[in-house]
Amino acid sequence: MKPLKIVLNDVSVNYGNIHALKKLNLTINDGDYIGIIGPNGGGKSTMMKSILGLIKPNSGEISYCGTTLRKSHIKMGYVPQISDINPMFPITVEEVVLMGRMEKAVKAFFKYSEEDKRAVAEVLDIVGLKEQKDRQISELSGGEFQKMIIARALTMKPDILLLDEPTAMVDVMSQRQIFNLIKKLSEDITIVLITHHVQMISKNVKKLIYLDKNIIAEGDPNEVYQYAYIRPVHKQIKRSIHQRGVKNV
Ligand SMILES: Nc1ncnc2c1ncn2[C@@H]1O[C@H](COP(=O)(O)OP(=O)(O)OP(=O)(O)O)[C@@H](O)[C@H]1O
Repeated sequence: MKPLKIVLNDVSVNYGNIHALKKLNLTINDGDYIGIIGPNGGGKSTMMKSILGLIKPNSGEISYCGTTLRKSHIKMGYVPQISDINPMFPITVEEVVLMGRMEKAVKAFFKYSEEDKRAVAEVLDIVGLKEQKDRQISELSGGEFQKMIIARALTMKPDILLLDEPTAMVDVMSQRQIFNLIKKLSEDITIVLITHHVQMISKNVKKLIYLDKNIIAEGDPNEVYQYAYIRPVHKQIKRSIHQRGVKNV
């Protein structure tokens, strides 16, 4: 397979009269580790779902190694914002992660192979849940649950991993662990990560993008962070001081 390259060309997505993405242009290259930040409703999840082929853009196109997603054979792992797994299901960690090995069309009498089980053991080891494989998922902490969902996305050895706010529901300690895990994974897999925890990832990612329907700022994580969050606050402070009549700020 050619080196991974996903190109979004003038991609627009509307939901009725809501414009979620407006003529978005973005290239994801092999080995990238891109952080996506931006305001609520800025189109981050929509962009990710468009890349995954779950949403069809109203206009523009997305190419995968110069062709369509299907023809490119790119394997994409996805960690959705809201998990599709009910934490109260009577099911073990291993069984959830095995689902990542399931073929799209499950045949009658489908059985996981020994190779599937080996692959699951490998990813559980990577995410630090090896010892927890037989536990019921209802017993897991929020952080462990998220690591399990990441493990599920890794079982089919994806070329690219797309994570939509994987730390939204977990405590600060688990957030750190998960971001460290993602950083480690980024040594071998192309990663696109949506998060609101900008400070935690700005040292990890190779590139940061501030998205608000379109790319507002893109590039060096520190500079994008300053541009998106520090500068507007300074401007706001300056404006309010100016309005109060204080000079020389
Ligand atoms: N299925 C849908 N139907 C209608 N409107 C939608 C749908 N999905 C998203 N939207 C709208 O599209 C816009 C972009 O939403 P999206 O979820 O992509 O933003 P986001 O940047 O991921 O937001 P957040 O940071 O809050 O998760 C929002 O105004 C949202 O309300």
